Amino acid sequence: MKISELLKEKATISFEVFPPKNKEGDISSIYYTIEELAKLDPDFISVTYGAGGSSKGKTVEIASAIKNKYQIESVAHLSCITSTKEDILTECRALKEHNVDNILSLRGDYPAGEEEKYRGMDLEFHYASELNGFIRENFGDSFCLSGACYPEVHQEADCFRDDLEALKKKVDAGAEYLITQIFFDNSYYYRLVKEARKIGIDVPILAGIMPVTNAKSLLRTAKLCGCSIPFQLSTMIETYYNYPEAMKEIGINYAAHQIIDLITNGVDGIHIYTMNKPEIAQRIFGNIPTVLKELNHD
Ligand SMILES: NC(=O)C1=CN([C@@H]2O[C@H](COP(=O)(O)OP(=O)(O)OC[C@H]3O[C@@H](n4cnc5c(N)ncnc54)[C@H](O)[C@@H]3O)[C@@H](O)[C@H]2O)C=CC1
Ligand SMILES: Nc1nc(=O)c2c([nH]1)NC[C@@H]1CN(c3ccc(C(=O)N[C@@H](CCC(=O)O)C(=O)O)cc3)CN21
Repeated sequence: MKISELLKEKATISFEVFPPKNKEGDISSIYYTIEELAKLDPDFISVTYGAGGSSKGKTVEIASAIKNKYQIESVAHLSCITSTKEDILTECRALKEHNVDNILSLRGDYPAGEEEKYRGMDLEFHYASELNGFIRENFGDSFCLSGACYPEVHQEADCFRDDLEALKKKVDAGAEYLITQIFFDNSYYYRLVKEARKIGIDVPILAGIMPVTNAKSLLRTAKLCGCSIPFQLSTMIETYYNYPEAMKEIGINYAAHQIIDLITNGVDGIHIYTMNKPEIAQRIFGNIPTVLKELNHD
């Protein structure tokens, strides 16, 4: 089923996982992650592709398992900056074969430390909007396409306006809904939604929430994602840096608070970057079960 169809009926709750990172390419741990996330009855689960410029692979296999083994709708991320048109055709055909109907279409990160190399190259794709166009040309409307958007502005954009215009092109090229980059201050999300609506971007904008669970990975991830850390949150992190259990409690409650505020203000959907830690998602849900149910009440 296309996520765009689902979004006509309801605000969605979804999770994101990444292919487990290990040298052997062993993905068996993902099955436990999915089984635990399934208990929370998500509307869909997405699977990253070369996240943060890491090596690719296993996205199709995992997206297929989510859909065919666990009967949960799945979204495969697909990034194009290091791909040829042939690579994209191969990937999309594999998704079709496995009944995966949804693609999060991305430009993607440059492989770590190789940005300059890629900028100097003659690439087959430069932007997510080109990938949308290419998929539409070759596969018509058979996939539901979505895209990423940036409440705090994409790191390579000159300003909010330019980034918003680029977002409009991405939607015009086929993105049927958007998922935001991580943010820790909801006012960035509200600004993006408000300004996007003014220029005719009228697709659903799902809020991407990452629970902080560990100070070091938060700092790395915030740098990768170009998101700021509010003073209040950074003070908590500094204070509890060496207390892992306290850091988890803070992350879970901070995310829960963000979600309550977003639902109160009529968000189109909540997408949780689970970082393959289902117990964190379960604890967030455990804290706000009634508010989460309100997501689809008028
Ligand atoms: N691998 C994964 O699973 C995920 C990756 N990401 C990351 O998101 C980042 C960028 O990906 P996308 O948002 O898909 O890139 P994008 O192609 O939409 O935008 C990249 C940059 O180019 C500009 N831009 C976009 N379209 C343009 C156009 N037609 N003309 C001129 N400028 C344009 C944007 O303002 C932005 O600065 C990457 O860092 C990516 O890896 C985000 C979510 C998941
Ligand atoms: N620029 C960018 N690239 C991405 O791949 C990406 C985004 N932004 N934003 C949305 C999500 C978030 N994604 C992420 C973010 C962080 C890690 C990651 O591995 N972070 C830590 C480890 C954190 C942990 O295991 O708890 C790290 O070591 O960098 C992976 C995917 C994938 N997506």
